[in-house]
Amino acid sequence: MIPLVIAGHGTRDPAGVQEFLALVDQVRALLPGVTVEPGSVELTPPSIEAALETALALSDGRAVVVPLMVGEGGHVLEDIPGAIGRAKGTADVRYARHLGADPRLVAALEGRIAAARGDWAPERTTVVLVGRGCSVTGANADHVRLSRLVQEHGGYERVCPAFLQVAAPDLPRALDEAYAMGARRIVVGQNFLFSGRLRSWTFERAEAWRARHPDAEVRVAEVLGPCDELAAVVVDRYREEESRLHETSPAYLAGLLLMERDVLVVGGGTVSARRVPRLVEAGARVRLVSPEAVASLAALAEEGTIRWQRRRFEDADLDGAWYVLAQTDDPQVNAAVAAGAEARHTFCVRADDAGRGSAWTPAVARAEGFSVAVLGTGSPHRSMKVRDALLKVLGR
Ligand SMILES: C[C@@]1(CC(=O)O)C2=NC(=C\c3[nH]c(c(CCC(=O)O)c3CC(=O)O)Cc3[nH]c(c(CC(=O)O)c3CCC(=O)O)/C=C3\N/C(=C\2)[C@@H](CCC(=O)O)[C@]3(C)CC(=O)O)/[C@H]1CCC(=O)O
Ligand SMILES: NC(=O)c1ccc[n+]([C@@H]2O[C@H](COP(=O)([O-])OP(=O)(O)OC[C@H]3O[C@@H](n4cnc5c(N)ncnc54)[C@H](O)[C@@H]3O)[C@@H](O)[C@H]2O)c1
Repeated sequence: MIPLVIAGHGTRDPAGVQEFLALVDQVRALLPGVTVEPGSVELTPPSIEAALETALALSDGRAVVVPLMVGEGGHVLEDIPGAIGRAKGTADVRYARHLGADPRLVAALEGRIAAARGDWAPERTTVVLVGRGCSVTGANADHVRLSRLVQEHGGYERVCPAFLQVAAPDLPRALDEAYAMGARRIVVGQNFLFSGRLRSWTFERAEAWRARHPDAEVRVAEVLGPCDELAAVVVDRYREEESRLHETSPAYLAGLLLMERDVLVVGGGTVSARRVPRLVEAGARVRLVSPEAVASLAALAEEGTIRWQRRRFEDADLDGAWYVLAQTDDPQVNAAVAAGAEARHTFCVRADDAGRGSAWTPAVARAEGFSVAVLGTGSPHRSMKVRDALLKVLGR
């Protein structure tokens, strides 16, 4: 399984750190078997570099990094890619899209605003939605767009964007403008993920403005916080990149005529037990290299149908083979087999890691003198189903 690094911002606020870690745990629960490591741009250890190094040490040199960032600012465009560049070495690290205005997040954010609004009718409520503000104009423009999405989602009279830093209008000015337009019931929404300085500033500045405007009512909404919607979007961002790591061009289908040709099978486990009989059927001279073998393979060796070299794989085993199957339970051994085959221009299946071999095994059946072979995109169960459906059509 390809590990995931969730790249957050980091904060001095212990509550914010706890919320981030709670979100990480929610993502872990949705991705059983996947290593999920938290890392931060600043303030909270571990750094993104350290998190990525941990993740890569546990994988075969691949990882996905998801930036836990609402907007596409400097952290997304520069800091996180910089950290990845420093940590990745020769590893294959995919960098996912930032969170953006995913509809689930818009709905969750609007939910926080609705909770603060309480009994006020949305069509008579003005929202001032605070974002961080950024030197990247596009990120500020995205915040303006988000404000419009929240307005239409919640049916608010108006949602005015505001910024805490760098960009205008700032929060007091946006509140002044809303007030000047007649707003007297105002919810301040926060487009922030977790507790931290930005949240504290928002509460302080909203409170200070309220004190100066006793004839207006102001309610402040909570930040998004760890929630199912956020966890689900992180998982989607991971899955998009993880599936790309598996992506290859469609296979070129050929029928191998293996009669009297040497085929090397490394590893004598259940996968080999399934595939070796097919190779034998095709007339191949099968050579099995494996310290141990399951009973069906041992029996084939015993009766002289295949040759079994009862030991660990060595590079020289590849000499003379037309086709190779790397099917041990040790990824390092399979990698060595695939590398040796690649060097000899010999096609090689890698049973544990489809994308790193040079051939795939289709789901097959023989029917009335022809063969049916179905090859998908690395989802063997789907291929098996299609094969079985085809056999039905063929009346078998
Ligand atoms: C069709 C079939 C042909 C055959 O084997 O003869 C076949 N796999 C079958 C069964 C099967 N495969 C797996 C399970 C157990 C797990 C489960 O239950 O989900 C079972 C079921 C079982 O074992 O019962 C897991 C698995 N498979 C691959 C990976 C590695 C990866 O994806 O990276 C992993 C994860 C390993 C791990 O986690 O470590 C990879 C490949 N398997 C392929 C073919 C190639 C794609 C063909 C396509 O997509 O069309 C490809 C890409 C390359 C290759 O190996 O050639 C055969 C049906 C035979 C029949 O007819 O009965
Ligand atoms: N592609 C598929 O269809 C598919 C299906 C299930 C599992 N898998 C993957 O394929 C791998 C093999 O699965 P399995 O169920 O056959 O495993 P298994 O545990 O049944 O068998 C592994 C075999 O490899 C042998 N082996 C170990 N080290 C070796 C070495 N250095 N040299 C030679 N042989 C060695 C063992 O003796 C054993 O016979 C698994 O790791 C799994 O990830 C793939």
